[in-house]
Amino acid sequence: MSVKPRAIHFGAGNIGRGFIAPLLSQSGYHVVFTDVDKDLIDTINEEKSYGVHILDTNGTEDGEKEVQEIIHVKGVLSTGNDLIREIEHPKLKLITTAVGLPILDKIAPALAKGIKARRAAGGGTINIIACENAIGATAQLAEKVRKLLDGQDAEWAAQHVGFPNCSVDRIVPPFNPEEHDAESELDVGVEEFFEWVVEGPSLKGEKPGALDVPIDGMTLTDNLAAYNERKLFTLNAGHAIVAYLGHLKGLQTVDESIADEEIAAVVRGALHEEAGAALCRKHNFEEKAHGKYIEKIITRFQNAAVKDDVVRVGRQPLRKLGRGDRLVGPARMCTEYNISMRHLPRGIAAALLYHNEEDEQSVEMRKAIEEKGLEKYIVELTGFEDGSDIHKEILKSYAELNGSKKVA
Ligand SMILES: NC(=O)c1ccc[n+]([C@@H]2O[C@H](COP(=O)([O-])OP(=O)(O)OC[C@H]3O[C@@H](n4cnc5c(N)ncnc54)[C@H](O)[C@@H]3O)[C@@H](O)[C@H]2O)c1
Ligand SMILES: O=P(O)(O)OC[C@@H](O)[C@@H](O)[C@H](O)[C@H](O)CO
Repeated sequence: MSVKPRAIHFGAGNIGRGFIAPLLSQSGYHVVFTDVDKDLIDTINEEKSYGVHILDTNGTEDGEKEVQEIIHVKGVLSTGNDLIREIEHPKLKLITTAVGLPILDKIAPALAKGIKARRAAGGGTINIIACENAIGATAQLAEKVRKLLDGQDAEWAAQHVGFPNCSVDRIVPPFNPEEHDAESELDVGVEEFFEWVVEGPSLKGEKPGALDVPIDGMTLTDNLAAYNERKLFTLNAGHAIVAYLGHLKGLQTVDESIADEEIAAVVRGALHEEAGAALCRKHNFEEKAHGKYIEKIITRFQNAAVKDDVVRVGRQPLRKLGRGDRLVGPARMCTEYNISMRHLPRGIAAALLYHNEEDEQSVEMRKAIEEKGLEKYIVELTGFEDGSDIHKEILKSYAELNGSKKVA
């Protein structure tokens, strides 16, 4: 039996293979992926390793791009008893997820079942961290899991299962193995930059507030709310605006879209003058440092080596238009600080105009706009009152953008 500490990662997709598993593996954990995709799990078990291509480095001394080998990985289906046995495993220390926010509902039952089995087997303390793009994703998961536990199981979980929130940042775009001479279809391409910030005080273990086996590259904080809002309301807000305006102009990638001067002006306005101003007020960020953080993110969007897809970045527009999410969230924060807005409403309008027959939420959104009427639907989605300044701005932008290639 391996003596290594173990970690289970839910979702062997882009961010799982390209970011979380590499950090876990490089820090000495034996990584077990769990996923609903049987073919993917079978491939992981056949190949047991894969490469992470760092898309934007100048490469190694011999001119080759850097490829990090992630070895000795294993896979189990997320729908069966193998997963429960993995959660019982005495060496298990950590469970992470990167499945998408709406999927947390679906994995909660397996987690609850696994926690019950772990208690019955006399297992030790573990931490569960949801690495999803949302404020308080782990707290949302914890609530779903706790609802499924009672009596001694609930008491045991309260003592022995930590649920820290986190903020997770690395752009992992769609990857074509053939274009990169990849050896395995499991290979993945990532930007070099990454940031994983975890709520330290919620970690349980031998030393409260820390992991028993620390992870190189993970930062612990006691002020996660500020990191979480800074990342979601800057990187993801800007990303979404670039993607929706780029899509309206018929552009396909993020780097092409941010190269468009009109789009870049809207993004800079939204991030510096609006979301950024509100974030600085709320979290006391130093304006100059926050300005640099924004510009660094814009250079990440401009990175042609990453070539991200506007359809990936724009996926699930209704989730992105959620009240606490990347577009409406910062706009609501601006209204709290009486910051007037022109650019965030343009991003919200572009999201409402996102038309992609292959995206279920885009189809649902268009149907709702037709049935309910745009004015009412904006109120329902955003909570902004009919006739308020921001409501008027969204309507104005929607009318200007609709059918036009001019976006600023
Ligand atoms: N790609 C990025 O740049 C990036 C960066 C930061 C955060 N994120 C976040 O990470 C999460 C995953 O994004 P991604 O880009 O890796 O998506 P992805 O689609 O590449 O991966 C998601 C994986 O989850 C699996 N999955 C779906 N339902 C499941 C279930 N019930 N049980 C187990 N596995 C299941 C899918 O089969 C897939 O392999 C999202 O919340 C996203 O917002 C993504
Ligand atoms: O994953 P989503 O759909 O919430 O958002 C799309 C992108 O903005 C996102 O995946 C970024 O690439 C990522 O958040 C970078 O850290």
